[in-house]
Amino acid sequence: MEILFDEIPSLDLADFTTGSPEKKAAFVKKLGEAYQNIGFVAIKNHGLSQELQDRLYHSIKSFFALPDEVKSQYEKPEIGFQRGYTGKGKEHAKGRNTGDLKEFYHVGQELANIPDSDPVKKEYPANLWPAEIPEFQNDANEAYRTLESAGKAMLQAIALNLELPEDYFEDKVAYGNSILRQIHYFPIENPDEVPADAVRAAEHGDINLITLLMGASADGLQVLRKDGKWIPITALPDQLVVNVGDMLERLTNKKLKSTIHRVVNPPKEKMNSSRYSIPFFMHPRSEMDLTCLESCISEENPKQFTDATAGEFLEERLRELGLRK
Ligand SMILES: O=C(O)CCC(=O)C(=O)O
Ligand SMILES: [Fe+2]
Repeated sequence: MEILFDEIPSLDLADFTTGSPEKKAAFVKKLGEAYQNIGFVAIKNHGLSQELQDRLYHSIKSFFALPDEVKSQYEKPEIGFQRGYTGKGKEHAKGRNTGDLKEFYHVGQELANIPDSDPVKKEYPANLWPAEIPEFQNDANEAYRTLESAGKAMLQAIALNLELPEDYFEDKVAYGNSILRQIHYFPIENPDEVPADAVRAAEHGDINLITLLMGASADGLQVLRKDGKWIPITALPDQLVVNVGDMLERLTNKKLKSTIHRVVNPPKEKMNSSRYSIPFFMHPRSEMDLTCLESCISEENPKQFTDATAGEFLEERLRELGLRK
């Protein structure tokens, strides 16, 4: 019988990064058990300070409070909304038409940090920085770098759990196409005005390798357990929630689970309140081969996915989300 978790397991990333060999091995084992089951963990000692998180939340609250006409100056459909602002209701989960009740702002690799010799420098669009919130640029870039480092450590642990070399992902995520997404689930004054089936974030799996999520400003995030029960995620303020995305699920032929999750609406009387959250979607470089690892294919678990690169898979998924034509 496989375990059914009532909450997502909590781990200490310091056990992996600076712990004894025993602690490091125990971290890898527990992480593997969680990712082969519920697909989510909460980690502490990830390196992202509370002060930085507070500053970032402060900035994004100021940004989203700007009038829609100002925010839409930072909206770029021609780059598939991969940088800057995406307006209310534009994104919908795969397989749905009703847009989610959210607006968001994307930050990618800061091009100035990428060596000129690296071809991704020409591939990625430049970041857009809102002139109205000057402090946002430094704070978002610092959070991006810190989350990228924490994500690299998590990927080292994942590699060891898959019996790959610890540095297996290193060159694949170097200057990877990761995105820091600041989300505002906006207040709704009159709940009868939105489509009856509209939700803050409809159920979905994340596209990327792994997602690192900063503590949100309100409840609502839930994961779908194997028995069909929705489990609320209650991370502590000092924890990041880190989950497996579809790219890692593909690479591991579903050994590691990209678990479906959603953000539910608050009760009707609280629909007029905001919720903010900041996920970091850790993507590899677009040339990464997501062909299922031989070691994850067996007679009991035959190959479940066609071969694709990360870039090809991302394009397909962005179209399904309504962000690319
Ligand atoms: O807002 C949250 O807590 C999670 C958001 C999420 O799942 C996503 O943007 O992929
Ligand atoms: Fe998600």
